[in-house]
Amino acid sequence: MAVTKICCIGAGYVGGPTCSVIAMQCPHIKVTVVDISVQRISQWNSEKLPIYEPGLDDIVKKQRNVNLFFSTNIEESIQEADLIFISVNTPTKTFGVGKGRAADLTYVENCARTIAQVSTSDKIVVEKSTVPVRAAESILKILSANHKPNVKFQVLSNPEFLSEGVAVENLLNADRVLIGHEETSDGLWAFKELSKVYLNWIPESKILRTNTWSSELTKLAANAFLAQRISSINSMSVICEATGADVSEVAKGIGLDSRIGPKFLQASVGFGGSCFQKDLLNLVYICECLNLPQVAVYWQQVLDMNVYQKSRFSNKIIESLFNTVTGKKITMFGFAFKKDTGDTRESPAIHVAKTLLDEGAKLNIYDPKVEPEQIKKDLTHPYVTDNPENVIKSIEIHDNPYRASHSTHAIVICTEWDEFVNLDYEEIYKHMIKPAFIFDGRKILNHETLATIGFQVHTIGKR
Ligand SMILES: NC(=O)C1=CN([C@@H]2O[C@H](COP(=O)(O)OP(=O)(O)OC[C@H]3O[C@@H](n4cnc5c(N)ncnc54)[C@H](O)[C@@H]3O)[C@@H](O)[C@H]2O)C=CC1
Ligand SMILES: O=C(O)[C@H]1O[C@H](OP(=O)(O)OP(=O)(O)OC[C@H]2O[C@@H](n3ccc(=O)[nH]c3=O)[C@H](O)[C@@H]2O)[C@H](O)[C@@H](O)[C@@H]1O
Repeated sequence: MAVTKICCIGAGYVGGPTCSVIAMQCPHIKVTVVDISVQRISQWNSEKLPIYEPGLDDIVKKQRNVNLFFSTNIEESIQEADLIFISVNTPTKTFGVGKGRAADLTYVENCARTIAQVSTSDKIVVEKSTVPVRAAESILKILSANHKPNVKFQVLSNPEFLSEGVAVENLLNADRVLIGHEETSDGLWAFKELSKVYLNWIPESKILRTNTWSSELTKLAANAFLAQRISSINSMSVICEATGADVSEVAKGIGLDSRIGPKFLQASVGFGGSCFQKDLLNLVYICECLNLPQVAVYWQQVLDMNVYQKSRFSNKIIESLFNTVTGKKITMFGFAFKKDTGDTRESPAIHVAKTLLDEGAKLNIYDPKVEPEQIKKDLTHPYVTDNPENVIKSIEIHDNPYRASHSTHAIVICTEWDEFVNLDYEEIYKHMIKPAFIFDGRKILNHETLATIGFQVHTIGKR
């Protein structure tokens, strides 16, 4: 069998870009991305895609309705596919055993049940969602217990390592493609079939074959190591502020050691995004379930440091503004969790906004890609406030950074968008209330120039 039809369940930040790139690189394969969300599928079929990702619009426009399809007809798409990616969300559980820590596998399990119920031919089922170690075993058990006669399944683990904002680039030039399989001849066969898809553009040397459990754990480990680097450099930023050292200089100094390397050493307001926190919580929970408390505590500390960093930054804003922000107008530049995405999941900006709103501040928010409705939704969420009407009265969402900063006391940089670097800060300064403050949570601006203009500048990891 050669794979000619792929179904991807879950048209989100992973399913959409991944399948668009597969469709572009494999013109001989029909790729159908399905979702239970009618709205999301209709957005994928419209001019304005549901997610912003540089380079993605062009690929979708080129492949859509050629060999790339977005559909809500889940059953039909599963039935006709040889290979099925499960790319649904695996959020942190909000109820029951493991609440607040374990991964919620309801959506993955629902996919497995649907696949078992509707499949009338053999399928390779590929776990692309990030899952706890041994999740593939549960998927296989569900498939095996519910399938139609004479239908066989192979389950592979093929975690995704793309970063938002550079997803297309990451997918085209992946550092590695990891595929874990059952250690049987059928497992090896399934691995080869999936490899053949990737070999259309990924060199063979970059395809890494492991057993299923190593593959699942590698995904959690990779995110844990990346998050750990950020928490490590952020912990150094605290020492820098207390001593007069400069964290950028320290990061450069350690990053030049080829054993350490320069990436992921950017001290910041804290890491955000839908995965680092969720995957670390999941890892900590797995360690606890395996009765490995020392290991659990070790990884929990990466998360604790991130909470500390977000709080430190928010508190610094309040302290610097003479210990009160009540009634003061503060501009937030950036609301997304990083540049080049409109995604706000676990964005540190939400933490900063919540702290300032709790203290009675008024916020003018500008982000080039986040939809105003999303900002309102995030800031009126029950985790953020028990008084949503008051929040709506306290925020203004702007589509222009100059208007957003007009007549405000301070600017807080929460996202490292390139456009914030090149704004006319002299012009901005003229129209702000004095003393005018800038809190650079991303260390992207030229602080000396800003100070010369007259700004009171505060940043991370430097006095
Ligand atoms: N966002 C990212 O950059 C990365 C995410 N991941 C992992 O990939 C997985 C997906 O993440 P995202 O794409 O960000 O999630 P997402 O929330 O953007 O998309 C998931 C989609 O699955 C759909 N869905 C849920 N249950 C379904 C079902 N039974 N049938 C059909 N559709 C269903 C949802 O409606 C949603 O549109 C997660 O496990 C995540 O940890 C891995 C690498 C990168
Ligand atoms: O599993 C996932 O979801 C993905 O999680 C991260 O990707 P992503 O969250 O999209 O973005 P990152 O570039 O990792 O940034 C995460 C957060 O860390 C922050 N960050 C990053 C790097 C740095 O040096 N300092 C820093 O504060 C970013 O601003 C952002 O808030 C990983 O980088 C991907 O490999 C992984 O596939």
